[in-house]
Amino acid sequence: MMKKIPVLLMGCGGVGRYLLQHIVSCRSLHAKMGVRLRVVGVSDSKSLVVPIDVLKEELNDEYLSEVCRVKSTGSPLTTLGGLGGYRVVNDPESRSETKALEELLGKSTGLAVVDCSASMETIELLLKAVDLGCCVVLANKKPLTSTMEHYDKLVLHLRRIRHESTVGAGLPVIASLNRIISSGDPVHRIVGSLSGTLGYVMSELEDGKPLSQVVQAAKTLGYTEPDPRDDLSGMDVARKALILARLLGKRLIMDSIKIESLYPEAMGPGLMSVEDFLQNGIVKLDENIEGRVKRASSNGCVLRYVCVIEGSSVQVGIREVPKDSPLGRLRGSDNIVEIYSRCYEKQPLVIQGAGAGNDTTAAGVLADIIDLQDLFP
Ligand SMILES: NC(=O)C1=CN([C@@H]2O[C@H](COP(=O)(O)OP(=O)(O)OC[C@H]3O[C@@H](n4cnc5c(N)ncnc54)[C@H](OP(=O)(O)O)[C@@H]3O)[C@@H](O)[C@H]2O)C=CC1
Ligand SMILES: N[C@@H](CC=O)C(=O)O
Repeated sequence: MMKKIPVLLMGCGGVGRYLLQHIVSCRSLHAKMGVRLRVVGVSDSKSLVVPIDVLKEELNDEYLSEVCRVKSTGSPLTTLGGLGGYRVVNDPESRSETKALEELLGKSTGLAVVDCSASMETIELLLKAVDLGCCVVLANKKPLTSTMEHYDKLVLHLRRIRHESTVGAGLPVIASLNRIISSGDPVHRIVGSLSGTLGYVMSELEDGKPLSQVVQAAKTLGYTEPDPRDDLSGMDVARKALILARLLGKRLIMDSIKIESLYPEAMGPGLMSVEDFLQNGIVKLDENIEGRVKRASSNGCVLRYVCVIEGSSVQVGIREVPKDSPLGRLRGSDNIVEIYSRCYEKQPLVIQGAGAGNDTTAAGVLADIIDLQDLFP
């Protein structure tokens, strides 16, 4: 008997598209595992595509490939039009349509609502999904770093939420931490380099390249957030740190985190467009960071954007670390997380590897969905 997991995907950018491609290319593997993923809806910022009869139909693989093709050209989902058997629902109706889909499937077949957007606007739909008994899988960190009230509601049914890709992309950071927590081993310190973008940027700066050039390259490689200032401000790392801290039971909010930004407030999102920042703003930062890299080098050190969680303190910012240290040896988009607990007191548990990229992130999301299979008929 084949288990069927209906999937509603919110967000069809770099990560979302890779996820759809992985779902299609893993069909035979999943069949051997006795599970089938039925994609019953895909949304972007403006619309939702769904089969006319979601209980019986799904978006077939040919259509999913077409969705990926259209979105990779930068076009909205509306361009697809309503091909035979499918409907495109535009804003604002797409939100009520999403809720109706959650209601219908949440109570019958079950539904995995997968958030691969980078938006705050999905929170309402996710909370509704949780209320209706749906499962939730997140690559998007924003819902988990909203208010404590939102956080508590999202994680109310721990078995029904998965968010491995929110920290370290496909790396098993959340899973490892959950295992330590559930064994009663108290975690007292987490130190890490949690940004693929900033890891890549820092190691490329060491090779003498200018900041403006390497940030653009990180964006092209799919490491950055849609607005790279989300990475350069330290906000993306702060979100990951907050997710880890909350997992440890710390009732913290974003304002409690000390965050160092790589750009001045005058270049912030409210005052400059992304395009203007990348074309004209960031070059003004090249000289200063080059000086910092050289000073660190003269001390036998390199710069790393480091996150430290200890007690009730969470800090993220640039640190000079010895070249010949685990953090100093980190290259490219790799992340490293060191977890210190009673069992891992002197020798921390270390998780290291590719910490960003659409492919590896989508793989983490797919593994999360498959991990929920026991909850589906
Ligand atoms: N790339 C990486 O290495 C990693 C990414 N992540 C997380 O994955 C998420 C996606 O990243 P990425 O794919 O690079 O981002 P993209 O900007 O490429 O894609 C975001 C997608 O979300 C859509 N979207 C925006 N608002 C909404 C909404 N309200 N409802 C539904 N869809 C919406 C966008 O629509 P439209 O196309 O219309 O703009 C777009 O399709 C982010 O939250 C990121 O932090 C996590 C770990 C690693
Ligand atoms: N922009 C993020 C993507 C993963 O969370 C990063 O650079 O680490």
